[in-house]
Amino acid sequence: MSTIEIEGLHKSFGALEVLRGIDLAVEPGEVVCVIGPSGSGKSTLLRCVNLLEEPTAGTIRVAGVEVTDPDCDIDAVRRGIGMVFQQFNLFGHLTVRENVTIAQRRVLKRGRAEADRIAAENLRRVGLTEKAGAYPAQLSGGQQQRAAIARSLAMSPRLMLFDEPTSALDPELVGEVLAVMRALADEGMTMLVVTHEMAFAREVANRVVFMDAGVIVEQGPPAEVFGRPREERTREFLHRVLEPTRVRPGD
Ligand SMILES: Nc1ncnc2c1ncn2[C@@H]1O[C@H](COP(=O)(O)OP(=O)(O)OP(=O)(O)O)[C@@H](O)[C@H]1O
Repeated sequence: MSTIEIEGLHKSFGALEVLRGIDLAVEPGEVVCVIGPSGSGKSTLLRCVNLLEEPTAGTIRVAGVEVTDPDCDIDAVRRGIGMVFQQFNLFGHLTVRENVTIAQRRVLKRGRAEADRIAAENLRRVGLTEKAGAYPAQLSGGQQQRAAIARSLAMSPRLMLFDEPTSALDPELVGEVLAVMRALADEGMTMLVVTHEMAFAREVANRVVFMDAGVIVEQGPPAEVFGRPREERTREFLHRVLEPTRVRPGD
């Protein structure tokens, strides 16, 4: 069973048609990176998976459960999905440890000792053991995002959705968050990642999906999409985003 199965997904905001017939499956343990120009519908696609956006048409199943069915218990489905946003959305008045335990305690009804143990385990995973007692404002952006990832992981998700998790970070902090994501991928976490980090997509993804104007233009293994793109639109996009970063010695 695929972890995510999307068929014929359409999404409009008023007259604006943002997703125009998306078919996509994500298999267990797969890392799928969605790339494409700004405004192409990448975040909207991701947000439809856990119904943060209500699809206009189409079906979405997560681990076999049809989330687009009005009778679906979406809260139960969301408990199995970790979502990491561009903005870290930590509670400023809670310590890092409390941020990581609060949903475990309230939603999963774990006792304090167990929630603390799981928080410690996941803060270690993201390299934040030393910061458990700190408040978000005392952390760098990269550390805040790693805390947000630990908070998601503590809910034992079967699937993680990442919506441009490094876009709000200073460039020198991007690497530490990508390293945590890379480790998760290596551990076999199923991940759907919207990203502008082409090197990450190329090196970590099992499959790269290129979106433009609300459709999937092409998808395939990174070596194919980056190395031998079939579609002109993909070639143009990659040329545009990869070219400026190529700095020649002496420039
Ligand atoms: N809640 C909303 N209401 C109205 N329009 C929206 C809403 N959310 C997104 N849009 C519009 O839908 C289009 C696609 O947005 P989306 O954020 O999915 O694109 P994206 O590919 O993720 O872009 P970026 O890479 O810049 O984040 C944009 O034109 C955006 O303005």
